[in-house]
Amino acid sequence: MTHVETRYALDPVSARSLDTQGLRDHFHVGGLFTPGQISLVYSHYDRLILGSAVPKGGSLVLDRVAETGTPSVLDRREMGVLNIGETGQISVAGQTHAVGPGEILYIGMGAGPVTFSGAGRFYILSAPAHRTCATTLVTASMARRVELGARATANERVILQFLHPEVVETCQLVMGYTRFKEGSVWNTMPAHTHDRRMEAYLYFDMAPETRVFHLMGQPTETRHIVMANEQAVISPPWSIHAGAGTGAYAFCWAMAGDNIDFTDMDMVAMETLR
Ligand SMILES: O=C[C@H](O)[C@@H](O)CC(=O)C(=O)O
Ligand SMILES: [Zn+2]
Repeated sequence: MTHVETRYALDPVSARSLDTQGLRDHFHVGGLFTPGQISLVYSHYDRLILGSAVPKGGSLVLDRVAETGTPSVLDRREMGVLNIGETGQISVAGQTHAVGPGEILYIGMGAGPVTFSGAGRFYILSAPAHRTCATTLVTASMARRVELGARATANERVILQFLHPEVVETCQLVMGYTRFKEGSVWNTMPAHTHDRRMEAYLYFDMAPETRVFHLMGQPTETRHIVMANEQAVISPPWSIHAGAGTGAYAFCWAMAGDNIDFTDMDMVAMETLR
């Protein structure tokens, strides 16, 4: 019922030599959101776990994950769960939270097993934690809104920051999602890196035929990974993470690492990109 795959961390020089399939094997995450299943990827970049739970009206329990070496997955971890489906429930530590579309439940360290139920399509993120912060349901109206980009540069969008120090306390996780104005298709360009934190993207709300060309790699060694709806991609700390879509899309971003300062980015000058 819980399927876990390990992805090891790669250095930027090794990553340069990968072909398309090699890049996908290391960084692209397909096969998520399988109904009736919990699917997880355990990444060695900052030990972020990303994955999905689709209870499909039944219920799914996330408890022991052998890769963490603890009796229950949250014994030394925190978790953020975004619902990209219809309203569903997450029961944890004796409490049931109704999580609506576009809402994120933060679950603090030590909360015990997590039960997913109802019509939710849950996107799961988890990072190691050192203390317990309060389990909190964060709605879209609680999220911090950052509007940026412009129509002329096809990147007019709003960044909704849910797990952010000004919204809810966490140890490592910083998380939210970005939505676009119609016709804007570029995310995170001009690009940036943050060697202090890794990042993961989930592309969602896409038509079946839409593709996002996700850009990765060191600024002077860029590569692309073609993404379809509800696929995720791991962004190493040394990599840019940006993309352009052939149609409308949204994406959930999440970070773990050395700080929780969203604005701590090393911007890449356009003339640097290769
Ligand atoms: O470090 C921050 C992350 O890359 C994302 O938040 C960027 C993003 O959502 C965007 O530009 O739309
Ligand atoms: Zn970033």
